[in-house]
This record gives sequence, structure tokens and C-alpha cells, in this order.
Amino acid sequence: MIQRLDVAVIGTGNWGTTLALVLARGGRNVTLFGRNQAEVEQLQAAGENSRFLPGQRFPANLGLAFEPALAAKAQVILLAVPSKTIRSNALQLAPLLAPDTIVLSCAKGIETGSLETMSEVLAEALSTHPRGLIGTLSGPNIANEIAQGLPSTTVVALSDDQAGQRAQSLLTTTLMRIYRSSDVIGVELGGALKNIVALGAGICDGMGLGDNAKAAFITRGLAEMTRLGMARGAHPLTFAGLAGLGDLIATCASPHSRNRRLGEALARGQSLETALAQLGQVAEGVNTTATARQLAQHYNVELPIADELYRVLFEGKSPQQAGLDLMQRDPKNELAGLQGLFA
Ligand SMILES: NC(=O)c1ccc[n+]([C@@H]2O[C@H](COP(=O)([O-])OP(=O)(O)OC[C@H]3O[C@@H](n4cnc5c(N)ncnc54)[C@H](O)[C@@H]3O)[C@@H](O)[C@H]2O)c1
Ligand SMILES: O=P(O)(O)OC[C@H](O)CO
Repeated sequence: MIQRLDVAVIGTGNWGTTLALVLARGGRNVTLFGRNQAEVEQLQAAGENSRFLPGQRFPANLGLAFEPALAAKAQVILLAVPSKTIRSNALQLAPLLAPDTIVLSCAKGIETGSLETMSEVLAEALSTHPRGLIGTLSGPNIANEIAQGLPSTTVVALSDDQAGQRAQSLLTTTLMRIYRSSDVIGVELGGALKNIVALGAGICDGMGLGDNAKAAFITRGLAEMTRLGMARGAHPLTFAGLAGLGDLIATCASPHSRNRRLGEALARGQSLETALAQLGQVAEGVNTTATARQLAQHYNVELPIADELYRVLFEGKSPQQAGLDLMQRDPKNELAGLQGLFA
């Protein structure tokens, strides 16, 4: 009989490969799932993911497979694919899932069209699976650093705290400390919305606006994240935690962040198409700028930074003019937009 996996990681990009590496190094019974046999054979032959993490050799205990039936029986499934494919990945697993399997989205986005968060998409796709076993994993997690063996923390959010404790113990290693939370919507919106701010922070870097402007941009970005999160029922303090402020600090500073680098390229005058093509990896902040803005319109929440970024990304506005327009908004009370937080 095949031994039940501790963890199945689905998605062989930067993040999926890194999660599988760190868990295998921590002694977990983990398998990394590719899309098909050819992809898995290529990874097996290379002994590493040469496209995304060259030089990070696969430990002998790291399994490689592609069969959804094997992934579906794991104790924990980590879906580390871009947000636009998570629904189709989940639908493949739906009829095969073991009843006690914990399913965590590791994607940071909001679905186009439905405007659902990733756990909401998963709950729909896995409609007969217990809702308390569906959640998210999100935090300050620049994959390249973690793959290199540097320490990190992240948050696992599940509404069922017993499931949260089970996931916490299965995913914790000496180099990856897991916190748990029951604020699923807050943790996942923290991860998704910080990418908008990271893109803008990259624009600040690219324009050479200095540390004061960048700090202001990040802080006001955090206020926007908190405002929209609260409208969607998130706990405001989640945004002061690892999945909010923590991820903002990492992503807005890191030379590795794809979203921040994309912003830098736009500030240098590259078109969005060229900058995305040169990046060659997913930058979720582009779509999330559009989806978060639609969500904010629905909930009547003001997101001036996301609005300006939207105009830069999709309407040809210059980053210089967007910056000027943000500076010249009507005078504000700093806390007014966070009404309800201190009520
Ligand atoms: N890279 C990071 O540092 C990091 C950290 C935390 C979270 N994330 C999030 O994780 C998600 C994935 O990011 P990434 O960095 O791994 O992206 P990536 O661009 O490195 O790779 C995406 C991977 O998903 C695979 N993929 C695409 N469609 C698929 C499908 N239908 N089925 C299976 N696999 C499919 C691609 O082949 C590719 O291997 C994003 O939402 C990102 O925001 C990334
Ligand atoms: O490279 P980015 O910008 O997608 O960011 C990666 C992670 O989300 C950082 O936590």
C-alpha cells in the first residue's frame, strides 16, 4: 500500500518548488506535483528546477509526480499555482479528495469575474469538502531566499482551529515557522492586496522618489488594504501581522519581488506588455489592481492608490502624473478612512 503523503505541493513554479524543497529538507513526506508526465520526467532527470531555482538540488526524499489521485489523499494539499488557474486545479482534485485532507491556497490573488478570494474559489470548486478544511497559506515569503535555506515565517489560516493546528504541525520546520489564524479572508486579502502596493513601490524606486515617499506610499497602501479587508469582513489587526505588514515589508523591499521589479520597469518607461514578457513569471499585482478596484467599487471603499495604479497599468497614464495626482488629493484626516477600527 502507498504511504499517505504528509504534504502534496501542486505547481512547479518558484513557490511550489520552494515549498516542496523546504518541507523535504525538514524531513516531511512531501511530493511536488507537475502538470504532466513529461514535466515530471524533465525535473527528475535534471534533479532540480533549472528554470526557476537553478542549483537548488532536490533532496532524495522529495517525491515528484503528476497524478491528481495521489495528491488528493495527502494530509495537506498546497496549491501553489497562479490565482487564475486555481479553480481548474481544484476541480481536478474535487472527486478524489480524502474527507480529512486540508486544502490550502498559496496563490495571492482575487479571481477575475467572480471577484472571489482563493478560499472562496476553492470552497465552490470543492463544494462537498468541509469548509473548515479549506484555507490559505500566506506571509512574507520571497521564494528565492527560502529556497537558499534562509529562515522565514508564514501564516496558515483555517476557520477550523483544530485543522489549523494539524496543518501547523505538518508544515513547521526549523527554517519555516508557521503561525495560525482563523481570519481566512484577512490573511488571503493581505497576500493579494500587498502586490498592488509592491508594484507601486517599484514605481517609486524606479522614479527615484526616495525613502520618505516610498514609506508614505507603503503606509497609505496598508490603509487601503485594511479598509477593503474590513469591508469584506476581515479582522483589521490581521493587516498589521505577517500576512499584511510583514508581506508588504518583504515585497516592497526585495530585489527578487516580481511585482516590485515590474513597477521599476514601468517607471523606466517600458510598456506593460514588454515588462511582463521580460519578467517571464507571474506578477499577480497587475490583475489584482483591476479586481480589487472592482471589489472596492462594489463595497463603496476608496482606494486612491489602486485607482492611480490602474490608470498607469491600463489607461496609459504616466507614473509621474499619477504621483502628482496622489499628492494633490483633498486634505485628509489620517485615521478617517479606518472608521470602525477604533469604534
Ligand atoms: N514566488 C514567490 O516568491 C511566491 C511566494 C508566495 C506566494 N506566491 C504566489 O504563488 C502563486 C504562484 O507563484 P509562482 O511564483 O510559483 O509562479 P511562477 O510564475 O514561478 O510559476 C507558476 C507555476 O504554475 C504552473 N502552472 C500554471 N498553470 C498551471 C496549472 N493549470 N496547473 C499546474 N501548474 C500550473 C506553471 O507551469 C508554473 O510552474 C502566485 O499566486 C504567487 O503570488 C509566490
Ligand atoms: O515576487 P512577488 O512580488 O510575486 O512576491 C512574492 C511573495 O508574494 C512575497 O511574499
